[in-house]
Amino acid sequence: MLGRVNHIALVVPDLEVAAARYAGTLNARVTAPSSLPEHGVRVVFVELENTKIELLEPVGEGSPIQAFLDKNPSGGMHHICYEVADILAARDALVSNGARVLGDGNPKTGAHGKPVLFLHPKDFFGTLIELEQV
Ligand SMILES: CC[C@H](C(=O)O)C(=O)SCCNC(=O)CCNC(=O)[C@H](O)C(C)(C)COP(=O)(O)OP(=O)(O)OC[C@H]1O[C@@H](n2cnc3c(N)ncnc32)[C@H](O)[C@@H]1OP(=O)(O)O
Ligand SMILES: [Co+2]
Repeated sequence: MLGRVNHIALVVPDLEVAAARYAGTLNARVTAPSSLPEHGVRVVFVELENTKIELLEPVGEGSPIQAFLDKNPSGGMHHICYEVADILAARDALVSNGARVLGDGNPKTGAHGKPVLFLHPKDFFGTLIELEQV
């Protein structure tokens, strides 16, 4: 079911500060910020040889990452995104194995314009998992 790690996401208190730190101190390649209001986040991607780091800042009321930032005001690791070839087949297999798919269970369009789903962290040892169909 699982393909490559598409990205590892970090929630940060200030996206511009975090992007500048990665671009400056770590001399990394960082994309320009983009807003995803339907997901309640602003995001940049740090592009690495073998995967990406997604830096996330909450946007608007009811952002799904606001509670995480409230609990972790300096920021922290938020989720890992695995690639799958067929997100609906993956979802159905996961649900039939008792895993909880977050939201209404239907894929949404993620930051890369691809269908994504999230799995409850309590079902995967305290780690929030995102699946992205590639
Ligand atoms: C899709 C665009 C972009 C992309 O890559 O394309 C993104 O990745 S956007 C990322 C932001 N969107 C999401 O994270 C959507 C899925 N997340 C959620 O639905 C919520 O964050 C949820 C349900 C995981 C947690 O919501 P909330 O924190 O409001 O609920 P609780 O405070 O009640 O938390 C319940 C329980 O889960 C623990 N928790 C919360 N977040 C995480 C996390 N990131 N990793 C691990 N555990 C997490 C929280 O501590 C609670 O545990 P408890 O022991 O009950 O205190
Ligand atoms: Co993500």
